[in-house]
Amino acid sequence: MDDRVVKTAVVVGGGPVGCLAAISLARRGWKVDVYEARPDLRDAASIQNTKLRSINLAISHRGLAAIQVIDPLAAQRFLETVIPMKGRMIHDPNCTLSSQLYDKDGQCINSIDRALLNRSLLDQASSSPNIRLFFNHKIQLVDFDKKTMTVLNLDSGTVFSVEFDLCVGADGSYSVIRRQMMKVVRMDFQQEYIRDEYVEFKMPPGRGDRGQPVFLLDPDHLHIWPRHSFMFIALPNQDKSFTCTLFAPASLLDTLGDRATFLSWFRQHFRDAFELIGENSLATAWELNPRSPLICTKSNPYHYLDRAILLGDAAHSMVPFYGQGLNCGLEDVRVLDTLLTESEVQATAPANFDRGSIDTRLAAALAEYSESRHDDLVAICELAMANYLEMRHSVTTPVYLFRKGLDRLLYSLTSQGTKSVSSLVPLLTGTRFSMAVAGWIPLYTMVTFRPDISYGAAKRRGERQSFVLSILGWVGTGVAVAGVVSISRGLRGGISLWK
Ligand SMILES: Cc1cc2nc3c(=O)[nH]c(=O)nc-3n(C[C@H](O)[C@H](O)[C@H](O)COP(=O)(O)OP(=O)(O)OC[C@H]3O[C@@H](n4cnc5c(N)ncnc54)[C@H](O)[C@@H]3O)c2cc1C
Ligand SMILES: NC(=O)C1=CN([C@@H]2O[C@H](COP(=O)(O)OP(=O)(O)OC[C@H]3O[C@@H](n4cnc5c(N)ncnc54)[C@H](OP(=O)(O)O)[C@@H]3O)[C@@H](O)[C@H]2O)C=CC1
Ligand SMILES: Nc1ccccc1C(=O)C[C@H](N)C(=O)O
Repeated sequence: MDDRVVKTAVVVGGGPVGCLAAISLARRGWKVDVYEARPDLRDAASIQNTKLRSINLAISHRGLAAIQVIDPLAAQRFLETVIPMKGRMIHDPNCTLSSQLYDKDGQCINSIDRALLNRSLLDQASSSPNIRLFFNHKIQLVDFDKKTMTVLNLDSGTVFSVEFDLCVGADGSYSVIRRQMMKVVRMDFQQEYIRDEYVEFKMPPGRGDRGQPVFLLDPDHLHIWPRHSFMFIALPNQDKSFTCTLFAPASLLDTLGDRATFLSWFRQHFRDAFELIGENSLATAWELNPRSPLICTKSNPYHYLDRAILLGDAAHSMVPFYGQGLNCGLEDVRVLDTLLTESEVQATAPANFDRGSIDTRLAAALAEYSESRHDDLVAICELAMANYLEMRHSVTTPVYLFRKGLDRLLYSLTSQGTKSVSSLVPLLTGTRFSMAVAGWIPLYTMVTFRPDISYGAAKRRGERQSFVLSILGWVGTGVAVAGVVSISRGLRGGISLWK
């Protein structure tokens, strides 16, 4: 080892994906520097003014398994703080509630505080002797041929240059690294703003009989108020409040301008939520909270030679409706980690190595990442888009409920059931996806609870199953119609006899 040097990875972005990528590379022996434009989330004073996108999010088996494979301790740190949600609770316009479970075996998605998740990954990263974290440092430019990047220290205003062997772009939807890579890579890139925007609200805790804080809604569910062209949702928080989000077409939100108009519209469509959140809190949030756009971005490829890779939202931003954006980003890290092992990529190089030369093993691993991951990333972006229609509209329709029932029946009849995260982790250690899939598995189960099935495979299988469900639906309808016709004929025959 004496005549070898440790290579340096610079991770741009200290969000959840950047942190997990740093932990993964550090565990493989790399020296890792993380540059984050924002202040340290763990520092209460400096974070006051930092607005994070969505207060909480849903993390499912895919994200949990990815963290567990890379760093079991990091997974343990925040697992105690999640609130499991076993299904959707549908609130109809008359305030009647109905529960739709996510999984026949009781598997749940988990509501987690975004800042807390990020903080625990930062803690985990900073405990590694191989990782250095730099906050308030913004990357401005990258020279991929010289393997240097320009950093702005936002505290001092100074600009300096750092060297890297590998640059990991985990800098979110509006990635600077992606834009810099486009100058040297023939990268296809697509960005689409959807019609809808979102606004966040907070439902406070209620008071129990001893004055203690209590949830105002059932915390075991993700609550949805589907209203066909728009919807309201609520996810529980540890302090017994709910973070609620209104998703609606921008053109509709434009018409709700002032406080009075908004409140009257909100009361008309979400009466129970109106009462639970309260008029003042609703109006204040409407007036002060941002109306944020939603985008879907797709890129290809995700790497440049042996020296750059895009992960997480920097590579693929999806609309949030499947609750998979972060899960997918964390899975990116797991997949890359497996490929680095498979390709036997070294974290060290001979002391006299030429920085201009190409590490062919690393280049091959990154190329394989781009090649094999693209199909899955496009699949989940499309599934996320389709889940919006399901959440805001389809969940209320008899056809959807009939198909869901049939889907679940076929699942019960043909499959062994859904496994817990801990029993899936051994299946994923050292492999990208296990794919040993038998029987019928609902699409939602595959996407959310089966990280051993890739998104692409889940989507293709889901399409085939959907076709079968349609056929069964038509056959069922045909049989029912034939039955009704023959009964009514029989009745008519009977009536004529009585005459
Ligand atoms: C409303 C909403 C709800 C969502 N709900 C869910 C959900 O329930 N489940 C789920 O799985 N996903 C959800 N998502 C998606 C999820 O938020 C993202 O997929 C996730 O945050 C991506 O993580 P990341 O680390 O890739 O990027 P980010 O979290 O954006 O982190 C990127 C980091 O890079 C930093 N950065 C940016 N530019 C630079 C620069 N030039 N130099 C240095 N640092 C820089 C940023 O400050 C940021 O900290 C939701 C998204 C939205 C908008
Ligand atoms: N899929 C989706 O619909 C969306 C997903 N997200 C994701 O949510 C998470 C958190 O987002 P959050 O950190 O609040 O994002 P921000 O909106 O705060 O943006 C983060 C960085 O991106 C730059 N940026 C913001 N808007 C634009 C724009 N329109 N064009 C170019 N650059 C822009 C900003 O740079 P500067 O400081 O120079 O202004 C900022 O530093 C991230 O994962 C993000 O990727 C965010 C929005 C929508
Ligand atoms: N986290 C979210 C944020 C916004 C919109 C939806 C979600 C979901 O998680 C939806 C869930 N997967 C569902 O299908 O019911």
